[in-house]
Amino acid sequence: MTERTIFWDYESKSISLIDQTLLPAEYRIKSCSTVEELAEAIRRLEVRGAPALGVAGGLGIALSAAISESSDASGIIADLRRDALILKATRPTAVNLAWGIERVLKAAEACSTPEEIQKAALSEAEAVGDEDAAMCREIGKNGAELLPDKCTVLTHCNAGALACSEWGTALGVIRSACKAGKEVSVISCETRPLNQGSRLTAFELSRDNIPVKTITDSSAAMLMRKGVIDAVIVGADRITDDAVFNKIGTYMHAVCAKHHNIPFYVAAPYSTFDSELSEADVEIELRARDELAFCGDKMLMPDGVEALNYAFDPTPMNLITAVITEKGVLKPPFERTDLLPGRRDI
Ligand SMILES: CSC[C@H]1O[C@H](OP(=O)(O)O)[C@H](O)[C@@H]1O
Repeated sequence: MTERTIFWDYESKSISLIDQTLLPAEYRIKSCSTVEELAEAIRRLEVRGAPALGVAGGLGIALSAAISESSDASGIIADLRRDALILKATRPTAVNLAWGIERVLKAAEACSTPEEIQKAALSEAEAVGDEDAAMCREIGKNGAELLPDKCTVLTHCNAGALACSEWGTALGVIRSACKAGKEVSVISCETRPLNQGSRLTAFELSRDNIPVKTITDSSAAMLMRKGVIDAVIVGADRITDDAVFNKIGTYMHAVCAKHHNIPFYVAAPYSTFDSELSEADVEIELRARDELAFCGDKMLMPDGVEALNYAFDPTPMNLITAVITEKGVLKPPFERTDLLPGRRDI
C-alpha cells in the first residue's frame, strides 16, 4: 500500500482519511471538516496507529487554523490551543498524538498574521506526514537486515501503512525484507477485541501479495513452541526508558518469545520515544465495555458483567531484543538520554 492513510484535501480545506472501521469489507475515504469530526474519528479508530495519530494531530491543528473564525492572530492561536486540548484528550497512550499536535502548534505560534498561521500550520502538518513516510522506509531498511533470507514472522495488531502515513513500521520491515528478495511469511494475530490484525494487517499484506495467515491471539504461544515462528515484530505507541507500550497482548507474546528464545523486535520512529515518563507514569487507555460485549449485533457477554478493556499493555525492556528506528537498531537497556529526539550516535 502506498496511498496515504490521512492527508489534507486542498479543494475542500478538510482532512481526508481511510475509514479503517469499515475495512476489510469496504475501502472508503472519509472527510473531516471540523476538529470535532476528526476527534470522533480518532476516538472511533477510524484513523489509528501511533504514527498516523501524530499526523492526524498535526493536521487537526492545521484544520483548526483553516476554519477559525477569529479575525486576528491571537484569536486564532487561542482557537488552536483549545482544539489541541480536545484532540489530545481523544487517546492518551500513544505519545505521537500529542507530539504531532505540539509540533504544529509551535509552528503556528511563531507566526504573527492569520495568513502566516494557516500556511505554517499546514506546511508543518504535511511535513510530519512526509517525514513519517520517509522514516517508515528507513525503519524498514534497518529492520529488514535483521531477518533471515527465509523466515516466518509473527506480528500483533496493525503496525502497517494504515497505522502510519504509508509503508508502516513493523509491516514496513516485512515489506522492505520482501523487496530485498527475502522470503517472509507472516502470522498475523487477529488482535481482539477490534481485530486490527485480522482486519487490517491481513488486508494490507494480502493486497501486497505477501503470504499471511491469521491466527487467534491465543494460538501464538503454541506456534512459538512448535518452532514455527522465527521472529516477532510489533509496533509501539510509546517507548519509555523501561517499557514499550503497544496493543494489549504484546506483553503476552513477549513473555512467550523470551521463553522460546525467539527474537522480539519493536519497530518505531523516534517520535514514539518518551524521555519524560517511565512505565508507571503512562496512562493506559481503557475502552468501552461494548467492544468486548458485542460483535456487531451478537451478544458475547451477559448483561451486568463488567469488562476490563485495556487498549495497551507495557512490555518491560528486558523482553525486547531490539528497537528498530529510522536512525538504526537500538539494543536495550536504555538511558533516558538515549530516547531524546536529538540522539544521533547509533
Ligand atoms: C505503528 S504503531 C501502531 C500501533 O497502534 C495500535 O493501536 P491502535 O490500533 O489502538 O491505534 C497498536 O498498538 C499498534 O501496534
